[in-house]
Amino acid sequence: MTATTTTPSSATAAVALDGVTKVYGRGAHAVPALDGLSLQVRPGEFVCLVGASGCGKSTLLNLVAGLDAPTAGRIRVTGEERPRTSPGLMFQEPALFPWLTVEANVDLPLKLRGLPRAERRDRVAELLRTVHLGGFARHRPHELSGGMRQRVALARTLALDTPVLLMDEPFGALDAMTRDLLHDELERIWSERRLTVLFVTHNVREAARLADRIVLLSSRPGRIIHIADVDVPRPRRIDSREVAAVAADVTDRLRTEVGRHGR
Ligand SMILES: Nc1ncnc2c1ncn2[C@@H]1O[C@H](COP(=O)(O)OP(=O)(O)OP(=O)(O)O)[C@@H](O)[C@H]1O
Repeated sequence: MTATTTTPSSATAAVALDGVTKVYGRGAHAVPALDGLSLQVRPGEFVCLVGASGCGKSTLLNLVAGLDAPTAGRIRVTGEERPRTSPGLMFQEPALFPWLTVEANVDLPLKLRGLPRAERRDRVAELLRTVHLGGFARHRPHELSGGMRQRVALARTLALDTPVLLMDEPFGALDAMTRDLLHDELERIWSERRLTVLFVTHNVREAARLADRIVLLSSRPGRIIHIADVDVPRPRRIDSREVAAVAADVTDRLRTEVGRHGR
């Protein structure tokens, strides 16, 4: 069900990493987080990153988002080192402004982009419909469930109109049923909008449910030790035999890696 994969050239890649290394601090206090990562993510591809705790997954997303710079190597997003539209970034915490309504939270990036009010109103309504929250525009975040708050965060990220979405354990705090529903939603939105997604997760089943490719990182400093093509037709179910088989293969490799390093 999984296979070693071929990669596109960095010129056509949506995200291209070329020998990316990250070391935090200096001298005796230096913490090497990533070591010479090279990876090309195709436009419209869904790639999941898995690896032991502390292997540098969040570091990698932060570098691709442009929040931090690599110590060595090159990162290009849609062919540019400084993309005009930064990738959208989503975390486990939805990070909504609690005093703003749902619609005002989603409107924020549009306002910052200087879009006229009438256009913004239409865009916000369309984005809320996309995440199935059309009836909740005037609610405040505390009136929503965890899953609904993550939908708002997703709508706000989509408002950036970026082709690249970076997601750092976005569903990690949700119960299994809510997560299941959000997998379906995210897959639909990803395919309708032809997004490129880089998705970090500890949950190997989730990776097998969502990914075109699963990239397995070594223990710190993170290096790519395996890339698995997930050759399971969509739509997928997280509890299907095919998804379970992919997850079992990746888990075995992860277990071997963690066993080798004791972390
Ligand atoms: N700003 C920083 N300064 C120093 N060390 C850091 C910094 N940020 C991260 N690290 C270290 O770099 C390593 C990689 O961290 P990172 O958060 O990227 O890993 P991760 O794979 O996302 O971890 P987890 O799976 O636990 O979320 C860790 O050892 C972490 O302690």
